[in-house]
Amino acid sequence: MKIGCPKEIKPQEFRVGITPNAAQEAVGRGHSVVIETSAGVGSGFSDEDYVAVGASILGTAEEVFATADMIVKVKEPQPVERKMLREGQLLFTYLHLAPDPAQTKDLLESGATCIAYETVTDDRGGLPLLAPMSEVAGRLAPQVGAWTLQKANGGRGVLMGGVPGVGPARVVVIGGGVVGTHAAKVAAGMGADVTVLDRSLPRLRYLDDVFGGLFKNQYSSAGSTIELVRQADLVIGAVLVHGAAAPKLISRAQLSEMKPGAAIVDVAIDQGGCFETSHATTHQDPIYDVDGIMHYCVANMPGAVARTSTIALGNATLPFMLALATKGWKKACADDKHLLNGLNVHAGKLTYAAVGEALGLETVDASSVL
Ligand SMILES: NC(=O)C1=CN([C@@H]2O[C@H](COP(=O)(O)OP(=O)(O)OC[C@H]3O[C@@H](n4cnc5c(N)ncnc54)[C@H](O)[C@@H]3O)[C@@H](O)[C@H]2O)C=CC1
Ligand SMILES: CC(=O)C(=O)O
Ligand SMILES: [Mg+2]
Repeated sequence: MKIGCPKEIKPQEFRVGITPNAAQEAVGRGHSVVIETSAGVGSGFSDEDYVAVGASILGTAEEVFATADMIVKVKEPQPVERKMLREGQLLFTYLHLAPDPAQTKDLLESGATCIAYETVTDDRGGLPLLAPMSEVAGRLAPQVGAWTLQKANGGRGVLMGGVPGVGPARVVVIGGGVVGTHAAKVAAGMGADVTVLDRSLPRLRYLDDVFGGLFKNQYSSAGSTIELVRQADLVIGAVLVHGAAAPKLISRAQLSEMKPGAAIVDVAIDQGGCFETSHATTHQDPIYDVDGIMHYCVANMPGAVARTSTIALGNATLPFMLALATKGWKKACADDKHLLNGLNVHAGKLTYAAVGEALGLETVDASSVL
């Protein structure tokens, strides 16, 4: 199969969908790999690194899209990229369709087959292609939250770990999955007073068993959430209902109950965010103020540490990319129900129920298009 990887064009997105190591594995199995020139530079990979393992370099994204049977990316295709997709082409990348009607419409109209990293599953109920970026975003969240809390950024001027004689910042993490656990570990490591909320009792038991001494946990109800959020210096939004729009857990009216200058890092923004007042921002202009509460809502946080993120993502996507290239998407999905769970769009049909529910669109069962 011809596998193509264009350069990412989302603002300040320095990741790349295929690493030289992944390209080498694909070439070694008889596939051809085309990379847009300088696609890897932001992650520290030169064109020569790709050529050295047998990939070819093309000058423009147009050429990559025109040549490839499968496009492998990182971020959801931007409008100009969506125009380049064609019927029968395979797209393998993050999509986050539930909060994005415009992208969903374009992908349906393209006639392409689109597999979303974030809904591919594993045997343990996890999301193996979201997990590496959730680990990164989770570990980044306290770092950007600490920065947002600084006075010059509009924050309340509280240091995460405090100092001798002055207490630490209070950090509340809503959602104790991959993002939430990594965020809590780092925030606790910075010396903050951390509480994680989740509505899954098995997850709370796990957090208690493993991290009991490091941070607290509490069952997430409307009442417990607002009670903790009122006292917080920093709130990290980390909930997920697989593939669906994020539930709104804090309303605009409830913001006024927070401490002036408190900070929100809404990592769940790529699924629409879990605060009513969240809207997506970019690395260029990451924060904004609503009623004196500073919001950080960057939807591609891992792009800030592109080298770490590209390698971590490439490690996770490689076996799936190879299966798709070697078997073709139909057989690869028929052989692996977890990869089939990644199928969101095929030939003008929406194949992921939670996206259809969020957008009020008709869906068909993914297995019916195999
Ligand atoms: N902004 C960014 O750059 C990035 C965003 N993300 C996003 O972060 C979000 C979280 O991802 P993961 O941690 O991997 O998901 P996960 O599935 O590992 O964890 C989500 C947790 O939220 C909990 N939850 C669901 N509804 C809840 C509620 N009402 N109250 C409290 N907890 C609730 C679940 O029980 C689960 O433990 C996703 O939307 C993901 O797409 C991930 C990576 C990067
Ligand atoms: C998961 C995601 O949206 C990202 O890594 O940008
Ligand atoms: Mg994102």
